[in-house]
Amino acid sequence: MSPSGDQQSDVLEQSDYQAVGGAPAITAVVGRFYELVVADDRLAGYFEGVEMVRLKRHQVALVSQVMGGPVEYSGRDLRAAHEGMGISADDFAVVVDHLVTALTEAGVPSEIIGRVGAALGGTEADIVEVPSTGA
Ligand code: HEM
Repeated sequence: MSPSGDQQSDVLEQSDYQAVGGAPAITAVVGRFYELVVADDRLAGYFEGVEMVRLKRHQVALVSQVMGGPVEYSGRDLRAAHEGMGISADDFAVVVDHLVTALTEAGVPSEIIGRVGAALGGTEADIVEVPSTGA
């Protein structure tokens, strides 16, 4: 097979993880994501006293895994990790919004953002304890 043929199939078959630039890119996105989260008055209180280095490491692993990277999330079960925090559906939507912003700022294609959003958005039932007020 010609080298150019191989290259083309690599492009066609690469994971979302590879497409966005792998570990360095995802680490940067997650760093920006938590910058947005802790700067948000609606959310900052939840993260007081949380060891952010460990949290970022786990979030990088989770995002990498859902993007098809060679990484396995080994943090706590998401329901256990968020239990008792009283996270509302509105808080959850705001957090997902910040992740979408961080991905968008990094130039990640909207199709990939859609897949990441769907995968992580699917964790809502495990994380949210207080239904939306509709406000
Ligand atoms: C897309 C939705 C979310 C995902 C994928 C997610 C994911 C995670 C992950 C992977 C961890 C680390 C668990 C561990 O250390 O073992 C974590 C911890 C945490 N999450 Fe979330 N989370 C989400 C939404 C939220 C929301 C909406 C809030 C609050 C408004 C929140 C607050 C926290 C806090 C405070 C911790 C640290 C817990 C601790 O270390 O004691 N998360 N989350």
